[in-house]
Amino acid sequence: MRLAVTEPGVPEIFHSLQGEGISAGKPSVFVRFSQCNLHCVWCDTAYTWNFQGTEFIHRDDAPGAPRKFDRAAETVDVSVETLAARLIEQSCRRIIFTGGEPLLQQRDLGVLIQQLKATDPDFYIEIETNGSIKPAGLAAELIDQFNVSPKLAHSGNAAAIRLKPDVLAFYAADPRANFKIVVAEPSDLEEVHELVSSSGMPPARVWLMPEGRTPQELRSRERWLAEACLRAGYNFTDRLHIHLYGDTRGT
Ligand SMILES: Nc1nc2[nH]cc(C(=O)O)c2c(=O)[nH]1
Ligand code: SF4
Ligand SMILES: [Mg+2]
Repeated sequence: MRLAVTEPGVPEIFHSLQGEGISAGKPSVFVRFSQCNLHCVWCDTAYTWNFQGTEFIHRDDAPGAPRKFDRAAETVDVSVETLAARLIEQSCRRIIFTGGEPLLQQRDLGVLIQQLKATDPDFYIEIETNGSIKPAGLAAELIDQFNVSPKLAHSGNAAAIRLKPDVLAFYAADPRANFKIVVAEPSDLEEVHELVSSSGMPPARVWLMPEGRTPQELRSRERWLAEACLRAGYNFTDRLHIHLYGDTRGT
């Protein structure tokens, strides 16, 4: 499996509090997968996909000097068996697979989860996904919680690649799925309401989250976003880990 790293050769596996969404505050072990099929301009983990030789645009680009990452230095290949052993030796049984987009590697992921649950049925598996890829097979069967984060126009991705109506309908119908939508401006809210209603997402399973990589950015958006959640019956989520640790790898 291809994982992101905290430093060259060291897979990004870390113990932290879930910072976002329905299980915010819960102690969890995170595993960060490399590679993404989307390329959000504000992505806080661009080191999982914005590699040298690509032409993706990102907010961290300097004029005329795009910020690109070295694919070899930023990734590490780990076997399913090795990763299973690493997770089994932890005392925490809540595992969060994130990325990047972990469902790009869902075949291996399904086998991994099968090994974990065969060893200890107490493993509880969350996945952070961008909602553009439908889970299948073992992954679809064994993941306990899907944290689905469909992207709005301000992500910079074309609508055709970020919004897959059949995939969003699949998640809307599955009670294991909850939705976490990143909002930057009050003008995004109309797009949120349209996405929620056209996809059939129950508002009680929708979380709105401010975009921001610093506590100041988050705070500047929280008041009006909280009010919008109250009006529409959505849930609000902060980004706890940004307040605790800042925008750093392995937290
Ligand atoms: N603490 C913590 N919580 C998180 N929830 C989702 C995360 C992600 O990067 O997907 C994340 C993360 O990177 N750290
Ligand atoms: S979908 Fe997530 S990981 Fe992929 S580019 Fe967007 S924010 Fe980053
Ligand atoms: Mg993150």
